[in-house]
Amino acid sequence: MVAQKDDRKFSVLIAGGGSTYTPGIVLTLLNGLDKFPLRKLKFYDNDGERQKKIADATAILIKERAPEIEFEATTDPKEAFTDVDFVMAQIRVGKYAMRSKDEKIPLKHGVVGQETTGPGGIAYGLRSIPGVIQLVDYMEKYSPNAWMLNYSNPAAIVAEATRRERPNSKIINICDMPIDIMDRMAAILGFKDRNDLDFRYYGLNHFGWWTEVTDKKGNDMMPKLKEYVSKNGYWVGGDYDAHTEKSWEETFKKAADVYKLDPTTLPNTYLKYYMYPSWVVKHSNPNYTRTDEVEAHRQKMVFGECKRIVDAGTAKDTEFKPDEHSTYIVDLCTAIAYNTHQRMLAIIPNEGAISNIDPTATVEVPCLFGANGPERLSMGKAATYQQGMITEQNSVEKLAVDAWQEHSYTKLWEAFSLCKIVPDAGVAKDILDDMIVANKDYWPELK
Ligand SMILES: NC(=O)c1ccc[n+]([C@@H]2O[C@H](COP(=O)([O-])OP(=O)(O)OC[C@H]3O[C@@H](n4cnc5c(N)ncnc54)[C@H](O)[C@@H]3O)[C@@H](O)[C@H]2O)c1
Ligand SMILES: O=P(O)(O)OC[C@H]1O[C@H](O[C@H]2[C@H](O)[C@@H](O)[C@@H](O)O[C@@H]2CO)[C@H](O)[C@@H](O)[C@@H]1O
Ligand SMILES: [Mn+2]
Repeated sequence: MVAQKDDRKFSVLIAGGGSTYTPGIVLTLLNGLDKFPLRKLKFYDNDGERQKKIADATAILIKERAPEIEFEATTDPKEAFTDVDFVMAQIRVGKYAMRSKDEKIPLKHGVVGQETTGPGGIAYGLRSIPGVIQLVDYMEKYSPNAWMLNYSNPAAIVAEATRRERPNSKIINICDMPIDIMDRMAAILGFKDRNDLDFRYYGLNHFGWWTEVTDKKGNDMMPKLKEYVSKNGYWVGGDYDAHTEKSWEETFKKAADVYKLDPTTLPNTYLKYYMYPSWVVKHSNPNYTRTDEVEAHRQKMVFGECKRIVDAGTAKDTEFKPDEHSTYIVDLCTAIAYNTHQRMLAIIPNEGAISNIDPTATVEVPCLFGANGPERLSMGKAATYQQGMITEQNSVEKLAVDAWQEHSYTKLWEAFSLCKIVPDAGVAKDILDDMIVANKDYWPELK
């Protein structure tokens, strides 16, 4: 939908300018200027050297494709956050070096090692909370009318922390996993993309279920999707998956087994970690995890391509493409800027959206987005299975935030041990003690 235009142009700040996702987002922004016009684009990162490599290539891209946009990259918060309408936050506190530990430490103890799931996700959460809160504070100090779209992970824990610590802030926490899956659903059904379908979905971030998928005439698409997913998961194959990495292929295919646990709904791929943890551990190499793959592929490609652009002095033939997933970020900015009330998922305080779940839980549900932010839609009752799963996992996320706020060893041990993928409190304690050492430069000192 092309929004009703006026003569405004917007100033966007990408916080975490050195992220591997930055070039894809820049190209999505440049592609969407007719919907969401820009006057200024800024990068902010606390690692100036990493950011500069992406910024130097971006400066060339912008000069060639939209020279009217003012571009700057900085490590100075005041310069970065002044005169900004939207902040896109994508920081990784501790960078890949710490992600690697989040994955490898649990695996050493025979437990799933994953960026946003289980002990690894909790460890990352305790690093991310102060980093994202600092960004919110900079935004409120220097551009109090701006909105922050945060996708720094683990989004569930970050959203719970910002709900408590900055309840009135204009921060919207979002995730691209459902976006990817909804595009796959559209491809499976023979539609162009997710915008050809309507969805009902509920759960927590990286922990949710679709209860309805319909076409634009209201026809039920669930039977056809269920038949496909029960055999293939969300794997589409062919050209669609020509560039999908092996570990993601495994994840999309495993959704077939996850689906079987509740054939009345369709699952988020991340549920595989909770329902098949032993299978995941058996299929993991504790010495070569997802971080190693990302460093060898995505990071190498992104920084290599930036260097190539800078050396050539042109980006005319660049391999960088608009990142289809990040179109939802631009759609969200457009919906807020032009008050379109577009329906999109967000990670938001429950407040009744799932009627039999704690109103203070931070859930992921469809919302209508307009000038005043998100308005959550009611998803009704969670079924017994989902209610149990959500309640347990939400308690894990709440305990993690309690632990950070209270500097409490016991609360963090409880969070680790309550987590469905950790077998017992003894293993939870062993992992926690290793994590405390690994995170000594990031976590508060626990009492
Ligand atoms: N929500 C989602 O669905 C979704 C999707 C993709 C990526 N992500 C998240 O986006 C983030 C970036 O991912 P990536 O793989 O590109 O990581 P990356 O390490 O390449 O980039 C992160 C950048 O953040 C910077 N940074 C770290 N701490 C900072 C701080 N306190 N202040 C300012 N900058 C800081 C780093 O220097 C780095 O340049 C991660 O949090 C990742 O989990 C989320
Ligand atoms: O292991 P990574 O760094 O590649 O990805 C971790 C992120 O995974 C999800 O986003 C995925 C997406 O959904 C997937 O299909 C892939 O192709 O692209 C995205 C980014 O890699 C998840 O939603 C994020 O929260 C994770 O950070
Ligand atoms: Mn996500």
